[in-house]
Amino acid sequence: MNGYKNGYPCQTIKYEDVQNTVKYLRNRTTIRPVLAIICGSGLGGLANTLEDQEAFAYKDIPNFLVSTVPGHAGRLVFGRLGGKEVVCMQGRFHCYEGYPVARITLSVRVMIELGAKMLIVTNASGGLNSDYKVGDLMVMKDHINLPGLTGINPLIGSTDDRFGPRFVPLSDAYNKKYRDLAKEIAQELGMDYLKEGIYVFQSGPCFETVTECCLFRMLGADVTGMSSVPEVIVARQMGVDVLGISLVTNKCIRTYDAVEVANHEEVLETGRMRAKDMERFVAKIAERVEFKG
Ligand SMILES: O=P(O)(O)O[C@@H]1C[C@H](O)[C@@H](CO)O1
Ligand SMILES: Nc1nc2[nH]cnc2c(=O)[nH]1
Repeated sequence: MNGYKNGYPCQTIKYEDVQNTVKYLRNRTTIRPVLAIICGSGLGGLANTLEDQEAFAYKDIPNFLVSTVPGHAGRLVFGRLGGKEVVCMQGRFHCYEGYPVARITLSVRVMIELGAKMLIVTNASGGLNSDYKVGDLMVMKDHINLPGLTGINPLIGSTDDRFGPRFVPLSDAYNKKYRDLAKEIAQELGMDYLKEGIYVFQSGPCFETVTECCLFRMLGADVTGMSSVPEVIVARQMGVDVLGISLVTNKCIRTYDAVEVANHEEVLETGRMRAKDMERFVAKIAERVEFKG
């Protein structure tokens, strides 16, 4: 599944491996999640708010990777949120940790095979749009997949129809109904700092150069980050609707002589600052979303 086959990188995720992980988890939890949530950098506190929690360390889950980034606890937490049964990744995997892109999305396939009908991805990002402030939240309207444009995509490799089609449309990657619901809820909660915009994914782990930031802005991106897009692609392949929420944790530097520089501590600090608002927001979304069938 992961690693190398005959000297060539083998990115393919086996359906049977996903099923084995699903079986392992189903045998150990009574929760049957309809909603999957991925917590971004510094946003893992949300998982601690679930009722009737049952948690598993990633290191104990067959076929899972381990989290290596501060601010990503590395636990899969089952429980109830807003009256719904949910599963929450308290910490995610990133390409820059050295994992093949298909491998970092195995957990998404597992959560969907466990029954999730919707995926909420959250992430920390750098603000490119000069109207955005640190602490703003942004509903993801679309993304630019820079690594995808150069051949890093979780769907590359041999394909298995049981996961869904090989050729996945992404013009509707971020469900309009969910985006509208998020905006409606934000208004009700008085969150006047909610924006809607475009996320550009770059592999990291370096933060951007000044010129890269200028380029991203020219391309139409409002924020930039190092995650989420591979997860969204896999969810869409499997027919699951997605809501993406990005927290602007820092401003991208777009002048050559600036003294300040981006750093992960600031990212985590902004996450802590907005944690409670994010938790309230996502709980309300969980309460109000409706699923067919
Ligand atoms: O997991 P996310 O995308 O929230 O984490 C962001 C991107 C990097 O992992 C890290 C940089 O500080 O935060
Ligand atoms: N690429 C990128 N990812 C981030 N995650 C949090 N802040 C940033 C940033 O400035 N750039």
